[in-house]
Amino acid sequence: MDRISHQGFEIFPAALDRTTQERVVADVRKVLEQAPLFRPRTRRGPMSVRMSAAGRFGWISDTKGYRYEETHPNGTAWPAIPDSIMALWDTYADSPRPPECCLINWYAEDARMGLHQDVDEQDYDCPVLSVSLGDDALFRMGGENRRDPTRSVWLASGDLVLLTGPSRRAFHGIDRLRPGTSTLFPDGGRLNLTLRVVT
Ligand SMILES: O=C(O)CCC(=O)C(=O)O
Ligand SMILES: [Fe+2]
Repeated sequence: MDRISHQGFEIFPAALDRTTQERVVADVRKVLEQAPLFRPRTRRGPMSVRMSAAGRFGWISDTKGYRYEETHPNGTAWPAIPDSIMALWDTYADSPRPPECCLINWYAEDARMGLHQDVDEQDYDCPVLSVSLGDDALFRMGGENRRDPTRSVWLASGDLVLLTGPSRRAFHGIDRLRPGTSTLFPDGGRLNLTLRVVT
């Protein structure tokens, strides 16, 4: 399979064919019936991305700060991670442990995610696997220091990114979407799933 590497970021272009993408989206819709999307808040105000999760843990951010929680803000346990998504971890993650969180990020066409590190997990020997579905997104990849040089790539529907080795704690973010580049969602937008071991 094709792969692009940048400072440890491993990108698998077009890893998921259309049928697999549709199956994953259908499974995510079922998760969202149990655990609806919500808009996390940070000290700087509401995020533009809406979120939910599956698995033992979900990532929460509110006025008390950010953390992993075993329940949705509505008080119920998170649904299990669907098998179609677990299968991607088994194929691509090369991890000693199974994922404990599938974070669900929904980007409307003007949403973005600022440059950040994924450092709320305890075991950095386990990678983060990210699945892109829907409209193209400009993904910025840096190093372990915020000021390190960055490089950007457009992620398309069906692409996977693995944050492993030197990229596990590297800065990354989504600068913008390119609306209208995918027909996976009739009204546009982008779904991103990130699978992580939390404990
Ligand atoms: O949307 C993406 O591709 C990246 C998401 C991300 O970095 C995160 O959820 O921590
Ligand atoms: Fe991240």
